[in-house]
Amino acid sequence: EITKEQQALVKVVVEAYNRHQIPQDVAKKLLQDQYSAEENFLLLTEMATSQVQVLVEFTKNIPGFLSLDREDQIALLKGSAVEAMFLRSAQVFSKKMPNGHTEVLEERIRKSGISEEFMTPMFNFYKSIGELHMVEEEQALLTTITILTPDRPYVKDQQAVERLQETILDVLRKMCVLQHPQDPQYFARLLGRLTELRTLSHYHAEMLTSWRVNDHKFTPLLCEIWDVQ
Ligand SMILES: CC(C)c1onc(-c2c(Cl)cccc2Cl)c1COc1ccc(-c2ccc3c(C(=O)O)c[nH]c3c2)cc1
Repeated sequence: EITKEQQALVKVVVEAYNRHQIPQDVAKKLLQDQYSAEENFLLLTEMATSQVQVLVEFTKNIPGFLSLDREDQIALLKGSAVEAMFLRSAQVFSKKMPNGHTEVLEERIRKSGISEEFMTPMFNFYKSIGELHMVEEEQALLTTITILTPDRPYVKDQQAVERLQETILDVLRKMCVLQHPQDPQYFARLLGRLTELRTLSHYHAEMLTSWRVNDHKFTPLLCEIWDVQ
């Protein structure tokens, strides 16, 4: 059974997760009609920059996050941004976001200078997330668990992060049992996605390098969070 304070915790996280979304006018830009690789890259850069801003606002609402050491807060954001964006864009692909413009987003990602070798794992991940049919509480909590990963580079007080992450893991485990009684492995499968996210994060570092080799520019916020340029 989920305790009263665990219910309150979920409510805070889910409301923050739903409140902080990419603004409509930014998401709508995906619909404009230029489809060159350059245009696609620029649009995806704009989406990623907007998503990072949304992510920063969301993390401020994670109970206990703001009481962590300041530098550790930054280390957690830098270490989890790519994974959180894979999760968020995965929800767009599993048609959870009406204004996600799924087909257009896929088209632009496929034609933005990302090499084939990263496309397959990326779209396999999107498919595997879609097959989970996560409810919005599970999506919000899984993103929170990703952000609260203690062993990111440069995190000093890993214990403090671990304590926060365990609180979220406990309530997610209970929720999975309640939401998916017919599938006792569901919680384990959700956590398995986090392992897949780490692999994608490594691929992403290589994607960044190949973009930069071809002289693609990123925004100051993305340079900051991804330590590029
Ligand atoms: C710098 C650029 C080229 C880049 O580098 N790596 C990646 C990248 C890629 Cl290509 C795939 C996965 C992760 C990353 Cl960082 C990207 C593009 O990243 C994103 C990030 C986030 C969205 C995204 C989020 C939410 C919503 C949404 C809603 O919430 O309603 C509606 N539309 C959405 C779109 C799209 C693309």
